[in-house]
Amino acid sequence: MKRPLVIGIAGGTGSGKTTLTRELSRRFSEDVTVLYHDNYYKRNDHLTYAERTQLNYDAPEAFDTDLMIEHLRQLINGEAIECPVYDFADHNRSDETLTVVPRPVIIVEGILIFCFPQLCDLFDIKLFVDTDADVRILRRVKRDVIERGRSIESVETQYLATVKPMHELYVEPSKRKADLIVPEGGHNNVALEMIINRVERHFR
Ligand SMILES: Nc1ncnc2c1ncn2[C@@H]1O[C@H](COP(=O)(O)OP(=O)(O)O)[C@@H](O)[C@H]1O
Ligand SMILES: Nc1ccn([C@@H]2O[C@H](COP(=O)(O)O)[C@@H](O)[C@H]2O)c(=O)n1
Repeated sequence: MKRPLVIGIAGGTGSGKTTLTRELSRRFSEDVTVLYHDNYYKRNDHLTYAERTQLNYDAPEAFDTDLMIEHLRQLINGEAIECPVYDFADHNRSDETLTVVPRPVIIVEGILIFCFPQLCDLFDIKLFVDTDADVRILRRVKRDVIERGRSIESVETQYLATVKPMHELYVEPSKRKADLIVPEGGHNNVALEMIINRVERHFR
């Protein structure tokens, strides 16, 4: 089997990474498999729920990236993996796992994926979704309240305490590792078309 095409999609919270990933998955459906770094947040069973709400989830050490690298290598080698599943409402890894099967295109998505050189070495294409901070926080408030069971106050506190400073420290500088910067993500039709053309070339 030909080595899969591995695409890394990074960018700040609320930038549009998932939207771009969904657009590519929609276009290449059965040929795409996605690994979300969010699913590799470390387990924090030893802490109470209240303690877990106070953690910094925007620093590289919050993730079990070694496990993700191992899983990505397995997928590249044509092996299926059991991917952890993260529960944002509980701030912890759930007991479920998801069977992820190898496919010709593998997308790896996450805010900090370009901060890990060993992970970057596995990417054929590195995309960074770039969206202004004010737009991102507006999207995040809406999403976290509606989808992740958060209060507006908790989103505000977390944003100022960790999300914003870690973005400036880690996420923004990691943009330099990208091959291509995509303003606004999945709704940028010109960029999307160019990325689709590159992926189509993989199948020729
Ligand atoms: N270009 C866009 N215009 C308007 N809303 C968008 C756009 N891109 C994404 N969104 C919305 O913003 C929210 C966050 O986008 P998402 O792709 O989940 O970001 P990320 O995965 O980077 O956190 C979602 O509700 C999504 O529908
Ligand atoms: N328990 C958690 C774990 C993570 N987060 C936040 O998720 C953000 C990353 O996901 P995106 O889809 O927005 O890229 C990150 O900024 C963490 O702060 C959380 O709120 N709670």
